[in-house]
Amino acid sequence: MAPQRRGAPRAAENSGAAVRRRPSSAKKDRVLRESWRKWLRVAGLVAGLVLAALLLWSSLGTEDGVAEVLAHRGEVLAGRFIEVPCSEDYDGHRRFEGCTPRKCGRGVTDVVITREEAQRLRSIAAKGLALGGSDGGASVLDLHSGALSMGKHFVNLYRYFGDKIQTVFSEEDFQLYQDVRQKVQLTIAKAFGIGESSLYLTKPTFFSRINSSQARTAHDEYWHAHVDKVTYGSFDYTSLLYLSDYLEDFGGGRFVFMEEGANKTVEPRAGRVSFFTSGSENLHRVEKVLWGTRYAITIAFTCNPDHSIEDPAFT
Ligand SMILES: O=C(O)CCC(=O)C(=O)O
Ligand SMILES: [Fe+2]
Repeated sequence: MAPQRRGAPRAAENSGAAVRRRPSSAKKDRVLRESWRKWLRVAGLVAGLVLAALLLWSSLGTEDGVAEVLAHRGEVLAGRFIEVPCSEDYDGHRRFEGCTPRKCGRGVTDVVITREEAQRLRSIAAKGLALGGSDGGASVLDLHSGALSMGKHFVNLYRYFGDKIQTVFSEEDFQLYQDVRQKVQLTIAKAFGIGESSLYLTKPTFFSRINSSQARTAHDEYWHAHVDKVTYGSFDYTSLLYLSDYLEDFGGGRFVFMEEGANKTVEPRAGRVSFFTSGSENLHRVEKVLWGTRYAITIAFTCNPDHSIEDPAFT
């Protein structure tokens, strides 16, 4: 109660003083208000800039949620393996015990294929693709079936070029291709704890060459997210052998494992083998290549002997 009694007269005094000082006080108030407005404008501008930067950062960093690099281009990985729960995609297919994935995941290794082997394989891809090539950005060369991109279509290079093919490729080329396939197969078998001989090479297994040319047909649109088991059916284990270096030979073109809020990228590096179970536990995409040329081989394995293919032969 006491404080209230003391407070009342002071309020009256204050209001009298306020009336007497009104002109200069109003001016001060105006100055104060204007400076507040100025600060509010600056604060609004800063908040807007921060928001825009955050939006830009999130859209750049997460074109599709890129969060983590599983394999940097500069590192030499002796072997990195990450297990992920298997999807149900394998249930819709005939099961082969001891081969059909029960343990799923993805691995990367830089010590199975040498950079020299990768360099030689890249020359094989380059000379084969020099016989044709897509009008768009993505060309393939499949030494098993003979499929070669040409313009907006494909030709069978063994039929189209006949015996001339033996002047393009050598016996050593085919031998190297087979040796590399074998080493990759052994790597996959070990990583997933399955017998090497229960795995079979399957189709399509092919070289790819990607540049930044505009796509002309759906075959040039390599960047769509997909599941290999759904796209190719017979695949149980997919491997990719990279034949050129990210940011040295090309920009963009990283491989992305897509996961809710936690995408993982593999930066291609010549000689790097990336392998994974082919079901939707490993949904993935390739970023668009922005400059340069990216070479790789997709080497696919199945557990179903009915879907197996032979190594290409020099005949
Ligand atoms: O070249 C790559 O990195 C991936 C290719 C791919 O996803 C495929 O061939 O199915
Ligand atoms: Fe794929």
